Amino acid sequence: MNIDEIKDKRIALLLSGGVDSSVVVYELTRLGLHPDCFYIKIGPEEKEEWDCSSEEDLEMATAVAAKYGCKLQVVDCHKEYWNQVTRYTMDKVKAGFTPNPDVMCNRLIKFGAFDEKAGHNYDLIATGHYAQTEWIDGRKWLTTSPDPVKDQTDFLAQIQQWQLKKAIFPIGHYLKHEVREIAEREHLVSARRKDSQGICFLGNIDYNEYVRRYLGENPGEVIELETGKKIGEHKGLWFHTIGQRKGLGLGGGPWFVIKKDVERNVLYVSHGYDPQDAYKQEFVIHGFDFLTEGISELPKRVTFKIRHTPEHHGATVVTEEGGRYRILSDDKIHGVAPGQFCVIYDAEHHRCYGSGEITV
Ligand SMILES: Nc1ncnc2c1ncn2[C@@H]1O[C@H](COP(=O)(O)OP(=O)(O)OP(=O)(O)O)[C@@H](O)[C@H]1O
Repeated sequence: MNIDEIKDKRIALLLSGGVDSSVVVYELTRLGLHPDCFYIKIGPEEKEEWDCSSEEDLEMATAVAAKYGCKLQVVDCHKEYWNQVTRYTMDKVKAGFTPNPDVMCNRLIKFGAFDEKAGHNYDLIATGHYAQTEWIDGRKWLTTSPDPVKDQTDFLAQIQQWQLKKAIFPIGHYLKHEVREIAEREHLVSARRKDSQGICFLGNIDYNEYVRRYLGENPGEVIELETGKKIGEHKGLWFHTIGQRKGLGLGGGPWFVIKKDVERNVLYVSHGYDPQDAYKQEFVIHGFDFLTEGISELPKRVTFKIRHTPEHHGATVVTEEGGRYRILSDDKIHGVAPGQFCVIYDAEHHRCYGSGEITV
């Protein structure tokens, strides 16, 4: 982000009450800018009351906006969240895939529903994500944070080109501890707040709880892949991911989830050692969305991620028909599952090209 890019622009700032977006308020106002702040409200479930952690978030957001003389408005995206993010997640889950609600939340809510409700009145939308944008040869790119553990470019990799054009990440060049130091130095009320965990907007609900609330349970057999023997029951295929090693509740482990048969509702596991089947060195992705306008090809050598981990894997890309790409990874990857996003970066894992969904 450079100052020429943002001065004289109308800026909407997404303020969650957490430390990162609070420091965004400080960063923008110290540059003499006056963003309007917005708190996005999403309740835990249709009928439930506004929960107390969100109340505290809103109080913090209000205090931080007031400290810097910025307006704060609350935008209700409750319906959109449940209709779009939850529907997407549950549809994928039912089909046996492993979707990522946090990824879709950026596209559908923070830069989506919010834009329709309020963001369209602004030139730019600022958030406290750990990611950067850079202009390279006249095009705006999403680039990684210098903090590999906090980097959130993978969560942003599904946003659309117009959304990237509107996005700015004013703390994206800092390391997490630097952001905390600024917050403490500036006496921000949110300085010592814990990092948010769990699913975006739903706070402490974990993924299994989220799925259980929506889809309930659907018990079926657990079968040992090699012998075809039934060795137990599962409560629903959606509680399991390919490559999973823990939390299977079967005796005599370790067990590894190898595959799911959605039609027969069977979970296949393998026993005792990490089987070669749990690893893949080659897979295909489809539906690749390029983040940067005017870019429609991947380079031959790339790095990629299929999970929110600090490490990137090196790979060679083979372009196939129908907008598909074959990813030939340099090393074997554990737990490659259909429906996951594969996020592609340049060989230096600096520029993010975008993401596609793993086909097989
Ligand atoms: N309820 C919300 N209202 C407005 N903006 C939000 C809200 N939740 C998240 N955001 C925006 O999305 C960014 C990334 O959200 P994430 O859930 O990853 O939080 P985070 O990295 O812990 O950031 P923070 O410390 O600001 O909460 C936040 O920095 C903020 O700009």
